[in-house]
Amino acid sequence: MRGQVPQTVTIAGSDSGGGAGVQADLKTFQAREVFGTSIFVALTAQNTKGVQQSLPVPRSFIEAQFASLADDFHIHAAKTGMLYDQEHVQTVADCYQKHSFGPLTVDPVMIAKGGHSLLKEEAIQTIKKELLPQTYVLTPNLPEAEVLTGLKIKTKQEVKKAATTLQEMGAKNVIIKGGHLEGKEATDFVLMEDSSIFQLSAPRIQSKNTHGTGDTFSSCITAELAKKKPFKEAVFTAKAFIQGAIEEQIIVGSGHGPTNHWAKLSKNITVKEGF
Ligand SMILES: Nc1ncnc2c1ncn2[C@@H]1O[C@H](COP(=O)(O)OP(=O)(O)OP(=O)(O)O)[C@@H](O)[C@H]1O
Ligand SMILES: Cc1ncc(COP(=O)(O)O)c(N)n1
Repeated sequence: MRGQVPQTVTIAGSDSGGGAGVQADLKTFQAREVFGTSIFVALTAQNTKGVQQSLPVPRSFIEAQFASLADDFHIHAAKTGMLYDQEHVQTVADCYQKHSFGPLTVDPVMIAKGGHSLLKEEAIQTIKKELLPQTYVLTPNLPEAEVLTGLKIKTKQEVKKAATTLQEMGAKNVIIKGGHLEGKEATDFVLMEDSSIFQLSAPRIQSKNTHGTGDTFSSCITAELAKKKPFKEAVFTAKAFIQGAIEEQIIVGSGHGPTNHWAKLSKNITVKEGF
């Protein structure tokens, strides 16, 4: 029998199709052997073809979910995903300040791969003002990093500048994900709290089944942080986890299918220190 196990929470939106959002996060927590709990911020009617509808959860009910978890669990690390609009971001930021759930990973989800908006535009200011100062790890993809910083990111120097800007806004560690770039490798840029930088690369896999890659990556970081793994090791494990989950494809649905949360960690990861 196991004793106390590391406990985590995902504060995000439901994907009825099970490939992204809270469902992807809980599957990742399970695979990485931490106990996953959840706070629903929004609901989507969604499948591998796209998002058909979305709906916010009443803010008082978000507060109620925070209170229920705080009353009974020892949450060691948390993450956010789809936060819907300005009021919901504010509620999550206020609740997070009130209840201490450990290091917070913020995946600033804005637009689903299929193009459906998951965050209203006016919420971006609230994320910057209220959430980034509480953020231990920020994991934007390139377009999200551009929106948050107002910078155009094309060159390596621009990636570094954007990461530094996001750190100045309050995020302790910043990972700018390169999944949306082209080229033989999928490379993520990491700026750590102590200002050191490294890059993680893996062969880019040609696959249409990449629904929920960002959620899976950030929830794996959260799981490792809940186990008290050092930040750098947590990021490496997350990269190996998402690579395995894309490599060992499963076929579900007829559109952009989910990744495989049962897959083994991939060995195809390289770490390059500096820039
Ligand atoms: N085709 C691919 N092959 C290998 N790695 C990939 C591929 N696509 C994404 N990744 C990796 O998956 C992780 C998530 O990155 P991505 O840029 O897809 O995030 P995201 O856009 O936030 O995802 P999502 O749209 O699901 O929220 C990163 O480590 C990225 O390098
Ligand atoms: C509830 C929810 N959260 C996050 C995503 C982003 O995932 P993707 O960009 O792969 O569609 C999503 N589609 N739905």
